This record gives sequence, structure tokens and C-alpha cells, in this order.
Amino acid sequence: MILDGKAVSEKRLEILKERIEESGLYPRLATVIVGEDPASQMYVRMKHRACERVGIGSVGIELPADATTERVLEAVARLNNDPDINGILVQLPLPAGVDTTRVIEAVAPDKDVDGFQPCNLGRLFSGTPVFAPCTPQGIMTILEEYDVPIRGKRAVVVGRSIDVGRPMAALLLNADATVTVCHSKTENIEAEMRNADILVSAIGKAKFVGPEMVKEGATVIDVGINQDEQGKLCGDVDFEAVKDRAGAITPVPGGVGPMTIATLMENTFMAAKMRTCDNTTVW
Ligand SMILES: Nc1nc2c(c(=O)[nH]1)N[C@@H](CN(C=O)c1ccc(C(=O)N[C@@H](CCC(=O)O)C(=O)O)cc1)CN2
Repeated sequence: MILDGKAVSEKRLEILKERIEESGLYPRLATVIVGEDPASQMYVRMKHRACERVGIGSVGIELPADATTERVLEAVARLNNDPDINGILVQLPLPAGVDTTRVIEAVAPDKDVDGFQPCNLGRLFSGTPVFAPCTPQGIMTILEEYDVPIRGKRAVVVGRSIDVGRPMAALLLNADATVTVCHSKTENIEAEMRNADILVSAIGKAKFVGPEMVKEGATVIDVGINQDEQGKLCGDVDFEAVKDRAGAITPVPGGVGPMTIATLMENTFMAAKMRTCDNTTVW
């Protein structure tokens, strides 16, 4: 079975559009991009287009590649204090000269629709998430939409990044999976991966996952955004080689990527709703 993230994202965006209309709210997202990385520019454009589609206002802050950490922190502080902004997203990766940790930590937790701020990651790991990072939360939505069983299953997450691997492990654990996180120092990684009922690959190595690493019938989730030898977009999984062994698999493109953006829209609406509840939020 192909897990069609594009189709799921379309469905979720349509539902969200209706909910936003019914709410009478006009949520607003601010994006911050530093530098001119073409891929980051494309993702930010996609986010603004999605905002327009569902009825979320958006503003884009563009800073030059040589912006200092202080300059980026100033922009974030201004957005934190702007009562018209519900969600703030700092597009990653930031240029090498900018301290990513300081910038992420500076985002107000109740506007952190990316879910990377330590308060939000802490809540996620304590089992009481507010905003979960968009890519792993989008994967949970795909699993839910396709009724993939999680409780009691063995899940293996390959990659331990703050934006995908670690929060993915927390979300699967919160859903009662038995979770293993593998990384570059894991011994006998293939044996770990072959144990997985749900295998999530987020390592950024083109076609790294072959059929010999996949248990027959496993659900395989590919978070990779890589280029193959011909420069064509491909995932971490060798899709053609693995698809007949897997029980279910996400393609690249059209799998996890579109869900990242749909989830960002959902998080932004949630931020706007939380603000209107009592103007204090859970923080
Ligand atoms: N602040 C953030 N930065 C980054 C995040 C994030 O969640 N927050 N994730 C990635 C990039 N990303 C969104 O920012 C993203 C990546 C891919 C896609 C997507 O829909 N991809 C399409 C293919 C598009 C193409 O043609 O290249 C797909 O997979 O079908 C959306 C968003 C890193 N930075």
C-alpha cells in the first residue's frame, strides 16, 4: 500500500479551511528566512501559499545571509511581541554564522508552531504535547489516516535530529509503541531496522534503506529529501527495491513532505484558538 501523504494533506487542508471559516478567526503566521538557499525559499513560498489557501494571513521576514544572531533575535522578539501574529516559523537550516539554538529558544512557546522550542519539546517528551514538530506530527497523521496499528508495535526511528528523529520517537512512544532510535554510532543497525514493524528513516542519505533492512510487511516512512545520481529528488529509502517487501510505504515526493506543511497550518490555527480561549494559554 502506498501511503499517499499528498492526498492526506489535501484532505486535511480542506477540513482546516472549513474550520477556520466557521471559527471567525483570522490566524496569522510569520515566517523568518535568513539567506537565499533556493530549497528554503521554495518551502517558505509553499507555506505562504498554503496559508492563503486555508484562510491564514502570513507575513514573511527576509534577512540577508550575513545577518548576525542578534539581528535574527531582534526579528523574533518583534514577532513575539506583535499581538497580531499567532505563529512564528524560522526556516531551517540557518546560515552557519547564526546560532540556531539561541534563535529557536527565543521563539515564544505559545507562538512556536514549529514545535522546536524547548518548552514544547519538553511537553512532548513528558507526554503532554501542545505543538509537536510538523514533520513527525504529520507522519502520525498519515499513520492514523491509514489505520496503521501503533500500540505495542516495534517502531525504529533512524536519525536523532531535534526536528525529526527525537520528536518522532516521543510521538510514537506517546502512542504506546516500543521505540528504538538508531543513529550513526548504532552497532548492527541493519538488525535493529529489520526488527521494526514501523520503520522511520530520517538520516538524509539517498536510497540508504534497502530491502535487506526491512521486515516483510513493515510500514516504511521515508523522511529523506535527497538527490539521486541524476539530481532527481529521492528519499532515504530505495523505493522501487523496498515497495514489494513493505506492507505500506510513503513515496518521495508526495509522502511526508506535504504533511509537514498541512501540520504547520493546523498548528497555526491551534495557536490562534489558544490565544482567544482566555488570552493566557497553557504557558
Ligand atoms: N522551520 C522549519 N524548517 C524546516 C522544516 C520544518 O518543518 N520547519 N522542514 C524541512 C523543510 N520543509 C519545510 O520547511 C519541507 C520539506 C519538504 C516539503 C515538501 O512538500 N516536499 C515535496 C517535494 C517538493 C519538491 O519538489 O522538492 C514532497 O516531499 O512531496 C515541504 C516542506 C527543513 N526545514
